[in-house]
Amino acid sequence: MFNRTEQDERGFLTAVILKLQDTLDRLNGNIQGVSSDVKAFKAYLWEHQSDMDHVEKVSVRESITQAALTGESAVERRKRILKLMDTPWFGRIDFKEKKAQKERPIYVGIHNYTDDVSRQIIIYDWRAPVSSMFYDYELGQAQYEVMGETIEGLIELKRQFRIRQGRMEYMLESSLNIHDEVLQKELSHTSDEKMKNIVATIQRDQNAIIRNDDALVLIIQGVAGSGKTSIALHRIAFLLYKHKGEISSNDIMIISPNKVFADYISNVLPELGEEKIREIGFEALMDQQLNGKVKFQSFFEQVSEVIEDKHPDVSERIAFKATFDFVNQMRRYLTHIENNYFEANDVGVAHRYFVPRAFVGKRFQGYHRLPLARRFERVAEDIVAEMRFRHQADLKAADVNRVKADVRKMFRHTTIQQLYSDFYGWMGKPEMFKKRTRNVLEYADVAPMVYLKMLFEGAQINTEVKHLLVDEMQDYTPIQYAVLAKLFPCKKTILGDASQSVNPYSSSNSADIERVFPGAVSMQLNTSYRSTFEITDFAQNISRNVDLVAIERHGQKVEVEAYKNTAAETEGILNEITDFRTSGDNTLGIICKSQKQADALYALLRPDNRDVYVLTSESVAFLNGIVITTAYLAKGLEFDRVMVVHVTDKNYHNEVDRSMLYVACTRAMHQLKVSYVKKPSPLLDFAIEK
Ligand SMILES: Nc1ncnc2c1ncn2[C@@H]1O[C@H](COP(=O)(O)OP(=O)(O)OP(=O)(O)O)[C@@H](O)[C@H]1O
Repeated sequence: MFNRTEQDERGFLTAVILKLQDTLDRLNGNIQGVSSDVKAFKAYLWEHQSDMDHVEKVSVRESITQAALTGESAVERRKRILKLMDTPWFGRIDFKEKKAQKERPIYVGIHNYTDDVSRQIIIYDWRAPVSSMFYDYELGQAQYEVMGETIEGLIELKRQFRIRQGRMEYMLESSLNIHDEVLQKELSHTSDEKMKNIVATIQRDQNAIIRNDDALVLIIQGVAGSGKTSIALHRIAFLLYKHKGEISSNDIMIISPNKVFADYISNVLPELGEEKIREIGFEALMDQQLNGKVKFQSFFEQVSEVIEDKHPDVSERIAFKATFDFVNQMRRYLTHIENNYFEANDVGVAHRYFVPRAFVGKRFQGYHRLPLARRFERVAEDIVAEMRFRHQADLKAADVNRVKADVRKMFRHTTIQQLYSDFYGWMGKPEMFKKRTRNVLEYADVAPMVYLKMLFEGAQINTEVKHLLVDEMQDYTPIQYAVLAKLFPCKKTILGDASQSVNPYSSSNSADIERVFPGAVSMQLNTSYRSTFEITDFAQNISRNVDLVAIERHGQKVEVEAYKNTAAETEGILNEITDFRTSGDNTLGIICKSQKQADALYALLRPDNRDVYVLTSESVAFLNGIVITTAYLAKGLEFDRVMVVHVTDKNYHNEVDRSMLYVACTRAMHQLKVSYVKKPSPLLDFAIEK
């Protein structure tokens, strides 16, 4: 057997690192050479420009471009080699194909590496077809697919390694529980400023999602901490590998809930050797669609309002616009507009050329496949053609414009805003549309208005984006999905958790989303990896998800602390901060219900604690240390330790609060404390002895 013992493996590691070093030296030489070539070409061009003819110049310029490209690809390869020198591989399987005489060892790492001399593959990229067996099988029968063919065989050996800076920290031989052991070690680490890659411990159900290349729309419903975001990013890395040359990271876009989250996840793809992908928030997207001309409330402001629970009519309006039926209503409204709001009239120019209303009406009907707004132009063109053809009319540009204006006037409403407000009158529910002062739209009206605009004028389809990722899918409504479907006709990965909605009046689950994307494939992730068993169990008591499986990683019991007054609770928070500073943990999240509370706590603590900071809707980065935040902004993030503060009966009592509390508690990886002053929230009843 190849490299039977741990000592053999260590020897092999050293040998491969030397090979990698050779490759690196060679690449450095090449890069240096290319850079000198480019300089020399440029100098030559500069000096001889006046004596050179056009053909010669083109030829030298081409040489420069070619050399630069060679240089770029060498620099790219150098980056990969450097990564491999740190961690060449993390797994090995020995696979004996059915037909083969002998097993072959397959070392799985972050990139492929082929021996420069023998041309033999030494390391297989984790995304290579053969590597999928490392994630899918233990010892025994196994198979993988390559180019539509199934290769069957036996896995005779399986090992996992932790190698850092070229040194092997440990090696584990496969037994049935091996995966768990390595996974446990990975999960018990302290958190990082940025999300990490998880290539070494991807689980089987996660692997199936990563490698699913067939679904046009893939919906991932996953419980809190099940790795949805990580898996979606690994899936992108997989697709970039599989479709190299057809799709690049520039073609991929993620709709992310906020800038902090975007920053938090921004390292995963570069860690996997891919470029960052483009990111945009839903609001910015809507603003583009409305050409920056319509003011609207942000999602953050909407959530804050719902949390404060001051205007019950607001939640009613939000809920009304969050159903699938609402999308259908709007489509019906468009048919109504089409049938009733266009009143064909006779058109005449210079009292001489007339086209009767019957002609106009017929042409209008004839273009029923076009969006309404585009029909006006076409009908006007037909009228002009009719006048020229039938009456040999000599029409000037001004006449043509008059005809266009006349046709436009046959349509009753002039602006999308008018049509949108009329929609509510048509439904017999004018109270469902209310503007804020200074003409600001409620957030719940933005996507419907954009959707109406798209139906009316036609959508500006984005053909540049070849794959769209939507994270926190539960926070988008059917009409928002209908907008996304029109804007991005590309493949999509949509992920989230119906239990983690920050606005239950407008949340969607995978079934709702499937209705917007018929034919979508839904996959589930039910194991929660982030938190200790104790934390997950606590959170389950707040909001139970029967599908959830908690990972067996144990930690401290969750503490629920009662305080007599606010000063005492603040004292408790300060003690926790002091303890955290010497604990070796990297992140402590202090989670409040509202931004107001978070700001107030920050104002109280910050003067004497310069290492405390607060997240706001304007924050753009996630930093290690002590962070005061809200459940809404902490969504998608994680902390080594979490304190959920002010969990009183006043603060947390309804279903919205339940969701918030659940999100807050599930941010904790290793330690969770919950505190309140005087009367606890009834949502904590299960944890408080009476
Ligand atoms: N297979 C795995 N191996 C190691 N760590 C994992 C694995 N799957 C998930 N994790 C870890 O679990 C944590 C949660 O992952 P992630 O944030 O992707 O989950 P999520 O489902 O998007 O969470 P949430 O919805 O609660 O925000 C991360 O620390 C991630 O590294």
